[in-house]
Amino acid sequence: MTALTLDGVATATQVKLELTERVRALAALGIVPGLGTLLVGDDPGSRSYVAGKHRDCAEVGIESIRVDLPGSATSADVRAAIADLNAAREVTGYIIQLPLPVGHNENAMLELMDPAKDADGLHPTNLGRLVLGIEGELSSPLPCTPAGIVELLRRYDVPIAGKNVVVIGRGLTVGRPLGLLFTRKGLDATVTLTHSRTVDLAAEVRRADIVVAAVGVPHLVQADWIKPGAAVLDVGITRVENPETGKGILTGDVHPDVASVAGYLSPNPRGVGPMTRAMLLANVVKASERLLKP
Ligand SMILES: Nc1nc2c(c(=O)[nH]1)N[C@@H](CN(C=O)c1ccc(C(=O)N[C@@H](CCC(=O)O)C(=O)O)cc1)CN2
Repeated sequence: MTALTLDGVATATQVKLELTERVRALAALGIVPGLGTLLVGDDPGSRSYVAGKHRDCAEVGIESIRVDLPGSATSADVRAAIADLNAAREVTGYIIQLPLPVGHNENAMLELMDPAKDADGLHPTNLGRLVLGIEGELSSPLPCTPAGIVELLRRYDVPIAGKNVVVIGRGLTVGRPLGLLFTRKGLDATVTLTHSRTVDLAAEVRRADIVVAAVGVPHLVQADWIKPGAAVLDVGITRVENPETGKGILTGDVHPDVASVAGYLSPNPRGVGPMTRAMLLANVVKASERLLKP
């Protein structure tokens, strides 16, 4: 058996087509969504993710506004940039690219954002609304990677309700909010959120119908950990140097042999990453559509 590929590129392309229509409908009403990005420092990965976000916006017709601060920026500089983004009329939603360079308090910065402009769903108010289970088509934004994972599973008709989900990793952008999302009414999964102090990770994963690996440990998840037919989502990504060529290869958290046991497998790259990007656009569009609600 070979797992069915959960193709993030094809699915994200479809989502972006649907969003393009919604952006056109907003434009006809005189509403132009605008995504702001705040990047601090010159980490090459973060630079490339931010550049991708601006390309995605152009593709669906969303305006985008870029604020880049040097690595030498002080926390006062970052706070001032956040205040400007909160005030900017053309910015209908924005993100702070994470991680911030060492020395900045990420939680404190996220808390300074206007929650109505939080395009990442990471402001405490929006995470709190996720905890409270406040729902509805135009409800507050969901963190992009968790939303992308659920959307990918939905579009491939992978059953979620009543299933055992094991999430590996409890980080702010993926594991922690994903556990909350999967246990929401309507999704109704049973979630085990594992982390570095989990005693027997392999045993936890063996019970899972859906496995999400988001730790950045190359090939951590082995084929003999996987229940036959399970859905496996590979989120963590690490650049590993090929000793022969000296070139970096992007390597996921899931061993390639898992494909021979799983029922569904998201590749990495080209799986969850493109869905993360598409969900950011969806959050921006939804925020503008919310303005039309009485
Ligand atoms: N403010 C945020 N910061 C970060 C988030 C986030 O959702 N909000 N998530 C990640 C980075 N990220 C978006 O910001 C992101 C990561 C990966 C991809 C992606 O499409 N990856 C490609 C491969 C990319 C490559 O070639 O290096 C793939 O999976 O195919 C998109 C977005 C941390 N920070």
